[in-house]
Amino acid sequence: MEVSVRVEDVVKRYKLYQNPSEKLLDLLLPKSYGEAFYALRGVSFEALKGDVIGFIGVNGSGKSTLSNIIAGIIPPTMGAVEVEGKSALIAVQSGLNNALTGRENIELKCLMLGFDKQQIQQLEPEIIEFADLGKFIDQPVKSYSSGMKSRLGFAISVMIDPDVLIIDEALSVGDKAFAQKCLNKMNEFKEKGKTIFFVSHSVGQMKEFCEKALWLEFGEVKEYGPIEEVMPKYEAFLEDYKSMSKKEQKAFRDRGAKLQENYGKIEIS
Ligand SMILES: Nc1ncnc2c1ncn2[C@@H]1O[C@H](COP(=O)(O)OP(=O)(O)OP(=O)(O)O)[C@@H](O)[C@H]1O
Repeated sequence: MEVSVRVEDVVKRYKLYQNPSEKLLDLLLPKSYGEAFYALRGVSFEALKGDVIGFIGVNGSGKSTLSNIIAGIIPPTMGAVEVEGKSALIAVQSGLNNALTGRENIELKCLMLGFDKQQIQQLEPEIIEFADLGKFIDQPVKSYSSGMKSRLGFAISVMIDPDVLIIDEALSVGDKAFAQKCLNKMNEFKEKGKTIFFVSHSVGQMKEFCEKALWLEFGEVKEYGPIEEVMPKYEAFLEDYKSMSKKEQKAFRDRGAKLQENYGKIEIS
C-alpha cells in the first residue's frame, strides 16, 4: 500500500511565559525567557492510503497539536511531515473568519485553496446544502453556535474533496442527525481510499470508525497499530489510572510534565 502521510521525528516546543513582558524579552533575547514545554516529543509514524487512524490519549497528550501539524496549520519545531495531496482539518475552531458570513467563508476558503470562480460557483451550493444552516448562511459566523460552526467547517472540508482528512472533535458538538450525516460522508471517503485521522473522546465512535490507533502519552507515541490491539491496552490504562489515588494520579502527571519540560536536555548525573 502507498504511504500518504509520513511523520518523522516531529517535535513541538511551546514556550510558557509568566507574563507578556517575558514574551517580549524572549523575542528580543531568544532562549533567555520562558519555560520550554514539549507538546510532542519525537513523533514518527506512517499512514497509508485508505487508513483510518484514531488519535487517542488523555487531555493534553498532544492529539490536537499533531492534527494541526499534519494539516499544515502550525509548523513543527523539528522533524518533518510529508503529505501526498491536499489535507483538510475539521475542528471545532476550524479556522473560520468570525467577521465574515458563512457564504463569504466558503468563498474565502475555496479561493485560498486555489479554486477558480467557476469551480467555486459549482461547489458553493453543495457546501451550503450539506451545512444546512438555513438563512444563517448569510449571517456572520460570530453569531453561530459551536455546533453551527462545526457544520460549516465540516461541509467545506468534505466538499473540497481532500486526500487527507483530519477530524478533531468536530463530531462532539452539534446534533446526532448531523453527526450521522458526517459519519456517512467519512465512510464514503474511506471507500475512496483517502486517509482519515480522527480525534474523539468517544471510545465507541473510535472503535466503530477507525482501523488503526495512535496512542499519545505526554507527547510521545506509546502505541501504534490495529485498533483492536491498541484500544484494549488504552482502556486498561484508563481503568488503572481511575483506580489510582489522587496523589498517585498527580505523581504520574508530574512525571510526564518533567519529561515534557526536559526533553532534549542532556541529563548530567
Ligand atoms: N499555544 C500553546 N502554548 C503553550 N502550550 C500549548 C499550546 N497549545 C497546546 N499547548 C500544550 O500542549 C499540550 C498538548 O496539547 P493538545 O491540545 O495537543 O492536547 P490534546 O491531546 O489535544 O488535549 P485535549 O484532549 O484536551 O484536546 C498541552 O499540555 C497544552 O497545554
